[in-house]
Amino acid sequence: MSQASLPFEDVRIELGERSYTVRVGAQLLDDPQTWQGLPRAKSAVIVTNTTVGPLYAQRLVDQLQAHYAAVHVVTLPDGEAHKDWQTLQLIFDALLREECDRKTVLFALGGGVIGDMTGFAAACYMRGVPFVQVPTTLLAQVDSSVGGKTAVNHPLGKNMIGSFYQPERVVCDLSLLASLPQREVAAGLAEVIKYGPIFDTSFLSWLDAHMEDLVARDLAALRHAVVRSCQIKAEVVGQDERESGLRAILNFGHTFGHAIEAGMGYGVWLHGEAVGCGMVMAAELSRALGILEASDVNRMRALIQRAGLPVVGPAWPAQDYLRHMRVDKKAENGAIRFVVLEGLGKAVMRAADDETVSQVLARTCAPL
Ligand SMILES: NC(=O)c1ccc[n+]([C@@H]2O[C@H](COP(=O)([O-])OP(=O)(O)OC[C@H]3O[C@@H](n4cnc5c(N)ncnc54)[C@H](O)[C@@H]3O)[C@@H](O)[C@H]2O)c1
Ligand SMILES: O=C(O)C(=O)C[C@@H](O)[C@H](O)[C@H](O)COP(=O)(O)O
Ligand SMILES: [Zn+2]
Repeated sequence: MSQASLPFEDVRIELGERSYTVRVGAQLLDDPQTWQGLPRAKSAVIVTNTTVGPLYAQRLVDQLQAHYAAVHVVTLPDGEAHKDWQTLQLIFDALLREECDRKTVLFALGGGVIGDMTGFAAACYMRGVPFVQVPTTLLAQVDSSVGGKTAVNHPLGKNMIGSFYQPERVVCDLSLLASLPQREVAAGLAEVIKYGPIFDTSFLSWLDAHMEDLVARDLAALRHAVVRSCQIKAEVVGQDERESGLRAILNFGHTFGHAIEAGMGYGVWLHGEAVGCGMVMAAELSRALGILEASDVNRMRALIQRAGLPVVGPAWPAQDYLRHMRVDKKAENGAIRFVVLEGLGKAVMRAADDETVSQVLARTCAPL
């Protein structure tokens, strides 16, 4: 399908007065219609990084100049290793230097790292200014730009300092994914795959049938994957915005995955790679707990592999994994709580003893 003939679709995130729309389509960035009805203000600030800025920032500036008297661009260093306090401070430095007020609108132009940090800066600056998500990675379009989790990392744990803060709108321009390295496409597919086993077995079957189309970035397939992912996330977040219960299912694969990211050093494994491998581990744990069939674990492992993701974890002693996982945000009274599968399509929370987890790690990690 040509880009011009691909109509956009809107997904609504229903959160009362914090509701907003996710628009998914091709060639949205240069379309003035995309930017109608933005919050009014004297100035806008685009937060981006050294990779995405040179590719797309001027095109966004050109659109926003029709709406704001001043449009500034803040360019951060690229990479998960920079998702920290020091880099966050660069955003505040620029906002104050440009005399931004509490109506100034921030635009996050980049992947999940830029989105999470811009959202957190927006939540904090003058105790809250509006922000818009313009996600430029597949991962950010299907997951991180939606739902209002914002954060920076701590050396001892992923996303440990942050807030819940919803954007004004999300603009997912599929055309921007053309410049994404293939490794980043695979990373995004990890979060797409996640929605099948936790929520929607029909979507899982669709992914089984269309994985090669997604890897090849077929636009119609990508649009369906982004729209369905955002619909599922909208359904979950709409019921449990601040993760008091249901929302934890979106963390499937993340307890193991975050341990890999922090343990390897942020950026060595991409977030999506760690989640892909973490989902294999969580599926194996589900089997060890007697609530998932071996054939379902194998089906998931095969799909994750077809996306181009790793399915074997780093060769660490189980104690190293357990140490990282004890600081997981879902832990309660020192006990790690895992998202596991009670059959495909239904995710539940379960504690597991260290011995069972160690056996699962022995089966799913490279030999020591
Ligand atoms: N808030 C949430 O709900 C949520 C959900 C999932 C992930 N996350 C977070 O998102 C982060 C991962 O996001 P990510 O995978 O987008 O990584 P990322 O933001 O680091 O982007 C990946 C790489 O692609 C580059 N890039 C981005 N867009 C590009 C484009 N169009 N063309 C070429 N290069 C491009 C970036 O500069 C970067 O080098 C992690 O920090 C993770 O914790 C948050
Ligand atoms: O939106 C959510 O809720 C998620 O858990 C989505 C995850 O993909 C994402 O990586 C999130 O940032 C992890 O959240 P955390 O609370 O474990 O840091
Ligand atoms: Zn994630």
